[in-house]
Amino acid sequence: MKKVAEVVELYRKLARIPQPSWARISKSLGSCAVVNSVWTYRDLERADKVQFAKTYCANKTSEAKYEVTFTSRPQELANEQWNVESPSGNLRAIVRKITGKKNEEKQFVEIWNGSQKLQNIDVLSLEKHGKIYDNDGYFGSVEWSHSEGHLLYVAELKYPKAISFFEKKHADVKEDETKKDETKEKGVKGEEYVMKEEWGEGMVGKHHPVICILDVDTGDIRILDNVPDHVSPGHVVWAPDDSGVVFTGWCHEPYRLGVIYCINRQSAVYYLDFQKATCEALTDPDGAARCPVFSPDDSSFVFLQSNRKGPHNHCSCLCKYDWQKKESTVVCDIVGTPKQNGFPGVYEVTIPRDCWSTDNKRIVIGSLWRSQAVILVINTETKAVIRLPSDCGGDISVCHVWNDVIIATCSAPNQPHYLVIGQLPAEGQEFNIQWSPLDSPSALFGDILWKILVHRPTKERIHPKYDTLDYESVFIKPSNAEQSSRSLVVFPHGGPHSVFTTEFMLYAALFCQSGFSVLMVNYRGSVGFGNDSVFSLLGNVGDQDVKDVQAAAEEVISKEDIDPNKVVIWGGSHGGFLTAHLIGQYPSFYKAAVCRNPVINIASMSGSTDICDWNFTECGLEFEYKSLADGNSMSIMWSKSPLQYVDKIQTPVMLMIGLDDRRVPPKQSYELYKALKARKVPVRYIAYPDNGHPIVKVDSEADAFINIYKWFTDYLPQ
Ligand SMILES: CSCC[C@H](NC(C)=O)C(=O)N[C@@H](C)C(=O)N[C@@H](CO)C(=O)O
Repeated sequence: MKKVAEVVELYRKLARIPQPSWARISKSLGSCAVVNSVWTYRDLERADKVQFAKTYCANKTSEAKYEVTFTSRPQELANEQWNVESPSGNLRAIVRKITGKKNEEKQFVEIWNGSQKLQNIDVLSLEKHGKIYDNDGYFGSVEWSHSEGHLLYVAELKYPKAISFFEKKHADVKEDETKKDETKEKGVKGEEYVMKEEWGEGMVGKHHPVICILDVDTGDIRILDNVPDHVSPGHVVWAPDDSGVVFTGWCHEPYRLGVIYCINRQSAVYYLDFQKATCEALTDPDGAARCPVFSPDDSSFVFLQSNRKGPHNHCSCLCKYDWQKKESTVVCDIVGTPKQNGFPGVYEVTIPRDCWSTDNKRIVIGSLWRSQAVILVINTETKAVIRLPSDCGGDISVCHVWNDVIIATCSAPNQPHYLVIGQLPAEGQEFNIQWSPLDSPSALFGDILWKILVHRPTKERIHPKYDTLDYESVFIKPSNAEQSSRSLVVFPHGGPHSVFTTEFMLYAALFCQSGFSVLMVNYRGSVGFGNDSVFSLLGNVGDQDVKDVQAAAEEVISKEDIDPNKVVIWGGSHGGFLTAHLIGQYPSFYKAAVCRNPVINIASMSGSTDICDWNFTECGLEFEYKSLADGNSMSIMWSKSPLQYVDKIQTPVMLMIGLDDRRVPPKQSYELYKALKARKVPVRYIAYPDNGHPIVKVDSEADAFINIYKWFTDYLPQ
């Protein structure tokens, strides 16, 4: 087993490995494909995620292969929130976040041509709107008009100035007048402390987004005011001929439920017509449609449609809306249980802005195929679905598609991320795509082996309704026995409707290089295996998922070179819920446990999480906005919660929380902490400031890993 000091140095080394966060083909046509990319790495010394830009020129050497003829040196990026190229490639819009002289946050909208800055607008000083939203995958949008004369973006609504009832300066403003427009300019009395609901975890400061349009020549900004009052707009794009805007509108009445990781929120695709000054829903206003992306010829757009209510994540329907006919068709329907390793359906929160082929027929999108992130080419006319091959056998995710050229990110559990370029083959030949790496990827970790394990529930664990379901794990281990400590980290994911894929993950690689094998379990209920798997878990959390993880762990211990006395477990969120269950239901099996932002008591959480619907749905209960966690509901929620087993727990537990977590309140962990302290079970509670649900602040994430490693090795037999 490596000493802690050695693992600290290993962490320092692996944390520097950069990951591409963005890559797009420049639309400035030329002899070669110019690819702009932004990479992010963890800078431990600066305790910050640092971004740098890299540009590649790639020449086609054959029908399908590319040769990189130029790579720029990494150029550190500062404060860019958005960087969007215009349709012609001649202009670029940048939204830059700057700290002002009085330490206030300023945002500049910059318009650049190929050689200079044409506009530099200090937008917040204009007091037209609040902060411009970042690229949060839901509301944030920055889009050039087809004419390149306007830029649309999403920002927070500008509220009237709140004034105190006791402020003398505006004593003349009467309470009943404060609602009138002319008075609003002066301010509104008594509003200083009124709560503004936000969109939950990861959406701090995001209460009521508005659509803004900048005239890039004059610098004038107008706010579109005919978006329905009950709707928060996002995924905003220009309508054909710049006749208006099309967007996803999330319903925020009667109150907001957290939206991140949740595709079951009431939402529809809307069209705001400038000429008619109307805003109409193009999809069912009571549904869960999102993310319109127009074809190059603007004849139609694709969008995703999910189940409103129900599980927070699941298989989505891919649909197409014909702009002329004003009608939608289903391109890829929801898949219940795929045929033997067949197409499991579409699993994606958003569709990339540029995803269409030049023939206006096919789209190239990311999705999940059991335990792997994949790229699908979907023909929106024939409905044919082709899975593209990965370049390294692990994950592949689409970054950008333009002019039938695809930029993608590849990685595997032993291969850090790298970019590839490929030419989309003709219809029906897509599987023959050839990928060309854009740069030499960080070295393959030859000392890490990985494989996907398939698990079949034993007879007594077969689901009564979904009786054909299997599930998987991603298993990684040190390649040579000398390096292996024969110890195993069991690692269930959160959600529960999420998934571990075969991508490169820092913590997993670190555990493996420190001598552990790691078992990442995609228990029934994970996404990527068909909707029946997701629905099989509803009402069975704390039982089916727990038994699936335990069975996978016992199977691996029996088949691999693992010492059964050297098994530890850790997980976050629902993964922390499972960790707490497993040490309670199998009290002598795990030598140490770590729970990160864990759900410990579903009943007590129902009143404080930003997604109270989750507590009802996962426990098999119906949820309506007016639902109350009454005695009966609380009793059912308690019966699924790990805290009920606390008297059985012997395993030392370390709890890690993000103090700003809005998803799983930190008090969840404190309930378990007190219960274990009172029962003299070794317990340690670590609280990270300035972290939300995912503990990803660079210094916190680093501290967390070393603490986890130390916690495990302190309790493992040497
Ligand atoms: C009421 S919180 C329920 C658990 C939570 N579910 C959702 C829909 O947020 C959950 O498990 N979330 C995971 C997606 C999650 O946050 N997992 C990560 C954090 O990034 C982790 O800590 O493993």
